Amino acid sequence: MTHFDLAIIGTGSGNSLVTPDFDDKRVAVIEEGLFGGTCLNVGCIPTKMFVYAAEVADTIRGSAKYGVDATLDGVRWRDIRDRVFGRIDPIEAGGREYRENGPNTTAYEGHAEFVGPRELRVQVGDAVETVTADQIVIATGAHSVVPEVISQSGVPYHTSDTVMRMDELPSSMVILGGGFIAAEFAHVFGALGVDVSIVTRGPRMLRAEDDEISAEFTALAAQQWDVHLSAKVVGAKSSEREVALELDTGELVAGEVLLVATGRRPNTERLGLENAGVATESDGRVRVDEFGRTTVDGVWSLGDASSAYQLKHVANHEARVVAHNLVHPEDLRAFDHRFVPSAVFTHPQIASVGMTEAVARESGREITIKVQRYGDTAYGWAMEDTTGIFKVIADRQTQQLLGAHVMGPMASTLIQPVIQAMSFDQTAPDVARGQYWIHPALAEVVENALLGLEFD
Ligand SMILES: Cc1cc2nc3c(=O)[nH]c(=O)nc-3n(C[C@H](O)[C@H](O)[C@H](O)COP(=O)(O)OP(=O)(O)OC[C@H]3O[C@@H](n4cnc5c(N)ncnc54)[C@H](O)[C@@H]3O)c2cc1C
Ligand SMILES: NC(=O)c1ccc[n+]([C@@H]2O[C@H](COP(=O)([O-])OP(=O)(O)OC[C@H]3O[C@@H](n4cnc5c(N)ncnc54)[C@H](O)[C@@H]3O)[C@@H](O)[C@H]2O)c1
Repeated sequence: MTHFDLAIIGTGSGNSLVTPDFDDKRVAVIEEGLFGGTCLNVGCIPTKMFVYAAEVADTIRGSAKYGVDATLDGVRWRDIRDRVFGRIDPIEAGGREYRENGPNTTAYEGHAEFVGPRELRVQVGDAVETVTADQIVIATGAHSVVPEVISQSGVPYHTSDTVMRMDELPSSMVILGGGFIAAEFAHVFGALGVDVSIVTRGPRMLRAEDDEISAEFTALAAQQWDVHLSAKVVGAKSSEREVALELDTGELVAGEVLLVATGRRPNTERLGLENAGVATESDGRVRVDEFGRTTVDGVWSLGDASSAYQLKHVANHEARVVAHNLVHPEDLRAFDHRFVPSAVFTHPQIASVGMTEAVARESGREITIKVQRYGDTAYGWAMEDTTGIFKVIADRQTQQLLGAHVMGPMASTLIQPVIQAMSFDQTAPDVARGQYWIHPALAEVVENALLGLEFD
């Protein structure tokens, strides 16, 4: 048995908890998979590197409308893939090495489970190590959920963990799901020349977005990919050449490969939480208070394991808060989940923050809404954009911004002034007229959206 000041389970955002405050203390870092976690290895970073390549391909295909003729000669999948992982894999290896040989860290490369409130059993190869610690942080992330109709059918399938490492680009792909991961990979593989079919159970794609964005995006998705909405998969079968999903309508949707993107569940099932008395929510998340404390003294949790938001910027924020709280028990900081933004790096790009129109209406406030089309601004003309929209919602009386929902080029960047205004409590007219907006930059879309709001 080895005792530590701090034991961290999971090296995604958990890895950043080893702050200088622990320089003269002993820290156990436990990881059963890749060092750096989901975002670095199989999440945000590789996906966005693929998205960038996809956008280059799309730009070439769409160049003729500007009078620039170009043809896409081909895509070299292995080179695209190896550019991505040639950068990422050495970072993973460096992170692992740093924790193995760090001055104050001991790396345990195996699966951790609680056997008592602050006691862990770690399976490292054939050996079992016992780790005790004054404080333990559960930063175990989440994993892909695969519906039984697929897992029990015996058909081969990918999840986001494996699909980016394929050796060959398939000619066609069926994606099960209509959320973040489905929309991003449909964009990547579609732009690289794969025939993409989407099968999702909801009546629209990206249903968590504002209704208007979700509806407009779904319409554009149907122009790019073969989209099956409100679909119930009742079976799956495969041959040497393809995988086919059987829908309850009798329809078969087939592709050379199947990608399952039907949500992610917190990694709390094989953690022995019951042995420690750590409570969970009904959806499997570790229950935490606003300071990141679980129901057991000295045990903390953050990120996808416990958060309502499965987003890296949230996991990082929660890690910063917990890092402070671990060493300042008398001065605890709280998570700030007031205005959590998100973006879907699909085509067109989507970004959102704050209340949707439906939620704002339900809140009983008197609201004002402006939907600014990119195409009605100078930069939108330059881009020949016909579909981009920037929707802002504000309180008619207080002039406070309540939300923004964007679909179009650079949505994830354009939305930032609204996130900033909401975070610092600036009113819409102040943001619109209290600063210069560079002319004729794309940011004029935001300026015009704010100016279009009507106040009493
Ligand atoms: C394809 C994809 C794309 C994404 N894109 C974005 C994006 O663009 N922007 C964004 O904000 N978010 C994105 N996300 C979400 C983001 O990756 C996660 O929210 C974030 O990585 C969560 O960080 P975490 O530290 O909570 O968990 P993780 O990074 O998942 O780290 C948890 C670690 O714990 C380890 N572990 C789990 N259980 C145990 C155990 N019992 N013992 C030992 N080790 C254990 C795991 O191996 C893992 O390495 C994406 C996710 C996916 C899947
Ligand atoms: N850009 C980003 O920030 C980013 C990118 C990827 C993932 N993520 C995070 O990862 C999370 C998980 O992503 P995701 O796309 O797997 O989940 P999701 O919750 O976004 O979408 C799941 C989709 O699968 C559908 N679905 C679920 N079960 C189904 C079934 N049996 N048959 C057909 N369809 C089914 C749902 O209707 C939904 O459309 C996201 O919610 C997000 O928080 C973030």
